[in-house]
Amino acid sequence: MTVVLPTPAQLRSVADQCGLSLTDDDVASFRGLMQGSIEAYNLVGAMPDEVPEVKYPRTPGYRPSPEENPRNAWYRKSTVKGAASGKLKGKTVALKDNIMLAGVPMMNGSATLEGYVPDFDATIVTRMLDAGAEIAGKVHCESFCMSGGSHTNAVGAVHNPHKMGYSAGGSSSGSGVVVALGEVDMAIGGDQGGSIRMPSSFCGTYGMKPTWGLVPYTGIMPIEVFVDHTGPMTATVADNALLLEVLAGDDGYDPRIKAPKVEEYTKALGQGVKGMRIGILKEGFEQATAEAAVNESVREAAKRFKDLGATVENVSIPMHLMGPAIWTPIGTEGMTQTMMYGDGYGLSRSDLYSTTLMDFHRGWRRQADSLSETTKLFLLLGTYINNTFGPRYYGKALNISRRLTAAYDKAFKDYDLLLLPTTPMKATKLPEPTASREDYVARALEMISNTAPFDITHHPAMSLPCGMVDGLPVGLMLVGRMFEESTIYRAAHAFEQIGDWKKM
Ligand SMILES: NC(=O)c1ccccc1
Repeated sequence: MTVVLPTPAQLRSVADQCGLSLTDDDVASFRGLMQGSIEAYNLVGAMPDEVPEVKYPRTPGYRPSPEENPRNAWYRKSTVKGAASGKLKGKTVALKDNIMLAGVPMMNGSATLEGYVPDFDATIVTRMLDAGAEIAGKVHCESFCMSGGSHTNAVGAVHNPHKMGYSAGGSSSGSGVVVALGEVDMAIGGDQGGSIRMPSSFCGTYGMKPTWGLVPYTGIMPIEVFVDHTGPMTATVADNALLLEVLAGDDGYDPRIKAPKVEEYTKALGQGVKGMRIGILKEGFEQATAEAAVNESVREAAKRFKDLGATVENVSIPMHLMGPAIWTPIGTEGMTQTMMYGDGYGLSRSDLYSTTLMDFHRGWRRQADSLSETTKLFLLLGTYINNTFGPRYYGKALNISRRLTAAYDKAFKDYDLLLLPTTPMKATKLPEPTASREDYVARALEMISNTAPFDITHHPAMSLPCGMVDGLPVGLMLVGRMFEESTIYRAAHAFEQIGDWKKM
């Protein structure tokens, strides 16, 4: 790849794009003035990149057959053995397929990325391997992570672990399935609008979206830096706390939090909830798509926290219902500018860029018709808004997100945790391939209203299973103060000890 001087015709067309009118002399002169910088580009091009070393051997693995993969949860199985000892010794882990595992293909749910092979490991991959974990492979996620339903991956829907034909939730769909089925001990998910917590709700797993910046996002395909989160999805609270302990903390790349407050989360286990104050968030039960049976199951679970010794009261935060609206410009334009037009990264970040991903992902422009209908919708809207208004709504929404954060923080003066349904409904039927675009999009986005607000306020939030309705799990969400994951684990663990949520 060499950079060459633009031809006079190329320079004219660029000038048009910039609104500049150039004479022939101007064109010749600007071309001459570019020569030195073009040489600089080629010097950079010739230098080796600066990316982390791959520490543990692995093979590209294989794509399991439908018989081995009946729910379409797996993309590639490939075993990577970590250190001989450590906190995760004996634990197997699956990675959401937007996380870079060097040498093993990654497609992030999109046909446009098929064939891409990352060349370095995400920070959290190295951390888990250093802690003795064994990585079992990559699990499917939704098309560029842009869906809360599990029907948007280019190679087919992911099915719910409890009921074939039902949604596993998204966008970390495969992660929820393989944990719920016990095929691995742990999985990693990603969350920009709820994508760790929504599949946890639909699959009946424990999914923690940690405080923004607590876990390095380095080496994970971004959507938008302000909402990018990654975190643990597990079958038990203890495993979740243990995994977060390994994942958390500054890595020297991710600049978002200068000094993340890291704790030994496993110390929260067994502490009980006596004296804890829990606020039942009224508006969390008032979403347009709320299912009465889900609300009831979550309210019943709230009573159990009272039985366990916590103070449990109702609290109203009317602005919670504005959260999805405030999320919309940030999610939409972030996705459009950073992930799509920015070749995955955009500019002005100071973390680690994957140039191999940037090069490969650029190709989406040649195959845009193969994007999922949800990805197309976000891309069309984000492009229209940017063409018409520029990023001013993004900026205003980001400013207003601080008012939303303050509204929750006011409640956190009186309560240690907020409690609400993770998703207003339990898993829905997967749309048929012949479903209308309207149904396809509804099944992808109707469940994000309670989760998305905390992606822009950055509070830690965890989904825990609290009961079953019609053979499908119900998810309860606990939200804590910034960096108070330990408080969430304390409560979640106490609740888990009551007994089998499948019988509640
Ligand atoms: N990645 C996400 O959390 C997400 C979920 C739903 C819609 C858009 C994004």
